[in-house]
Amino acid sequence: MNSNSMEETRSKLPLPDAFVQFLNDNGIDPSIYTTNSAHLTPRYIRLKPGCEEQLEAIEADLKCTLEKVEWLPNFYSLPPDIQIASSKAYQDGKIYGIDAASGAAVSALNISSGDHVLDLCAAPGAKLCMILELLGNSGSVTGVDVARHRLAACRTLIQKYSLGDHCRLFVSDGASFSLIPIGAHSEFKSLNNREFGLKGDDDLLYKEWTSRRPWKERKKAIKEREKGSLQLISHKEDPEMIYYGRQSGVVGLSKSELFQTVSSHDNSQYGYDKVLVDAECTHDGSIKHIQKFENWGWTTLERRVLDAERTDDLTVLQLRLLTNGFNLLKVGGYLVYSTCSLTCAQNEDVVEKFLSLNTCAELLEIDDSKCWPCKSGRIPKTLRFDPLTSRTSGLFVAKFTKLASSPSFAESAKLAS
Ligand SMILES: C[S@@+](CC[C@H](N)C(=O)[O-])C[C@H]1O[C@@H](n2cnc3c(N)ncnc32)[C@H](O)[C@@H]1O
Repeated sequence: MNSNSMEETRSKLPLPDAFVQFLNDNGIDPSIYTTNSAHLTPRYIRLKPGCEEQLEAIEADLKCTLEKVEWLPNFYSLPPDIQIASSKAYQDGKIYGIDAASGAAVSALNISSGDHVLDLCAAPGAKLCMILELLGNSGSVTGVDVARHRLAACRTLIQKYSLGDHCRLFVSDGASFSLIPIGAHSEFKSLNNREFGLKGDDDLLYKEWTSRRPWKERKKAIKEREKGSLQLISHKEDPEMIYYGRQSGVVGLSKSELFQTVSSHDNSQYGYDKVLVDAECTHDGSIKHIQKFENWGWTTLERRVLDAERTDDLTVLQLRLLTNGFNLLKVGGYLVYSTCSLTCAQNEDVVEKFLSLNTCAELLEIDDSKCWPCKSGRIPKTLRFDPLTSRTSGLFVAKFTKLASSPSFAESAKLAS
């Protein structure tokens, strides 16, 4: 962009120069942030399957018309200024807010009944809710997030929607998380009994989860958290499980069974069927998120989005999350990598680097995308939801599968570090 058009953009947009420069450097059209285009982006909800007949009552409750999103089942758009949180339909768990592009990323996973799914950056949990809904009364979902308070909000969400039965949530670094999926425990149990014998704490079996923890347990958890906050997350530290549902497979397991890792065994056999890596990013594709900085202050934006060092760290983190997610994937399974950034550095460049280091990773075409309002990314088969044309929030999506004979867990973790 030349200095004249930059001047023009600046006069039309309430954006700080440094942000306009950031967009310019990354080839992103700043006009997506104009009030007008943000205004054109509707809000989206997903309607709980089975509630279709109550559509009229929900419209009356929300005081607006719901427009069916033809390209994505169970999604509806509504005017951006409608608040859904105070509606009865929301409070009764019949609808929840999730952008249609996010819904597309989940649907790219092709969730099938019985799948064991890993969501490596799960909080606050909109995509996790959709995965749980698609699984219904089958399979399992393991949600992981490094931010405890965000994952606690995710726990509240899945409980509110009564979706938590098949789910377990771990506070952990997604770049090093390595617990095996639930379905694999029975095989592991016999393997352990046969080959290694039972561990010391095997007599302590997980009982049904309750939010009312015994005082002794709560005190221990607080102490451990305080200790943890004084030191950086150690890669060897056990993930902290903050929720597990009745059918999640955790009840009846011992701690040593639950904390079996894929790294020490054959990941092709014991990995997850589907993995979502909705990676931490600069969120520049989310117009609504960027507009919040008008209230939060543009200096916060500079610190959170534009700090070059932070952005470099982010791309390293994104590659590590993608690599670890792939290590935990079964041969033949699907992994979806997504970010709500529009920069190439956090998307295509990460994908390219990942593919160059993982010869067993194959980029896949997303079949359903033929009717989605998205464009191809710089790399064929990757997709971009562009807020200007898709009427959704900005999102990058890439889908991979794992071919047989991948390098060992230790080898690829070493390559990514
Ligand atoms: C884009 S948000 C995920 C949104 C979520 N998938 C959803 O649909 O609601 C990225 C998340 O990554 C988490 N995160 C950042 N670094 C992480 C790490 N090293 N391991 C796991 N999660 C991480 C953040 O706390 C944040 O909740």
